[in-house]
Amino acid sequence: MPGMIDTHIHASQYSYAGTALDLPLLQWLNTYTFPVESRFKDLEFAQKVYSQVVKRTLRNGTTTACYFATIHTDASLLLGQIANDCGQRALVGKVCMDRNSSVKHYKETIQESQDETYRFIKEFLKKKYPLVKPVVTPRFAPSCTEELLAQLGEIAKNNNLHIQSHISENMEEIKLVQELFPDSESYTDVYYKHSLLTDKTVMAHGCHLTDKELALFKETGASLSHCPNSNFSLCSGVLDVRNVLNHKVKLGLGTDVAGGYSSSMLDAVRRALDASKVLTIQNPEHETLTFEEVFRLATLGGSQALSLDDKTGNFEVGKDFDALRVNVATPGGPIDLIQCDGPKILLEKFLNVGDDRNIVEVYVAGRKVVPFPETTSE
Ligand SMILES: O=c1[nH]c(=O)c2nc[nH]c2[nH]1
Ligand SMILES: [Zn+2]
Repeated sequence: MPGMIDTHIHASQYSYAGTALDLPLLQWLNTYTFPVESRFKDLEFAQKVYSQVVKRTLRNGTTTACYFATIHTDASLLLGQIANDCGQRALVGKVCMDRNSSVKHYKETIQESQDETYRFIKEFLKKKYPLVKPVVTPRFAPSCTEELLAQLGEIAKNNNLHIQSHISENMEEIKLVQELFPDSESYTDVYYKHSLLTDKTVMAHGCHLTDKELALFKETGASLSHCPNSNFSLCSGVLDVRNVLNHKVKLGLGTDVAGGYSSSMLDAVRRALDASKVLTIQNPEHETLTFEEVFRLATLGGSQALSLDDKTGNFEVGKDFDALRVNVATPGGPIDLIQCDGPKILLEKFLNVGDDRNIVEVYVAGRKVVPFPETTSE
């Protein structure tokens, strides 16, 4: 099958994935996230966490990942190097934030953020990695001043770069954005005003976007990353994917480690189906997503959301070979095959019950990256 595409994952939060899920977003960021992310000044710590997350996601069948790192340029460059060395296709973002009142040492001045973003992009592009690219990454509106957002919009435009951020994840966050940006009509308008909504933009969550905001996504070509594990785990909200698709907005799936506790895209597929079923329980008129639709979101939908669908997402002639060789009946694996089923049923079983034991080989751009070559295996 085509490789899976994680459109939103915080590589820097992998060390505490599976823990710390007892607080809502803003309190979760202040209590758990910022203190851990501030440790990535230490390149040894960064090397350890980043090699583990890249290897784990590859083993889980993520052939393309769109990563958040931290505010630290050198550690963010290291993440790019590790993804390249391990053969994963990736977008890597050095996080930008010039506002943070809770963990005072984990923020930049506007000048630092601008200078370091330029340095990050320049040094990254100098490496000429074939599959790994930098992405302009304002953390989210509440942690950036208007001036910084405007500068990042300019940098992305002048260098034709991807952009990633977060939007409309929970209600408290939306209220904070209204207070911080009183001149903007909506959360989406904050990014729109600063040229941060383009056809190379991916915004995580969007649980509470209005139809008017979705229309602006459609108009600009910006996409959404649906991260259902995170949305459930932090009690943020339930995105109505059907409504997003009806608005013809591009959409992929994300694990959002560590707001999401699982680094597996198979988990993202299952949670996306659960989220859709929750909406059907609340409103029986809701048209539940099918497993085929969610499979598409995890592959081709993700590639479209990241504007990488000329390279990956399916097996169309002319694209790179990003693929998983799956053995549904792998010995010692999680699936018992009782009867002889057709390929569609086998795919459904794998998506719902399979795990990395079923993913026998992983290919990115034709190169076998799992099992790991002897030197990088653990
Ligand atoms: O799920 C999230 N994880 C984060 O790290 C983050 N930062 C801002 N908004 C966020 N949402
Ligand atoms: Zn996130």
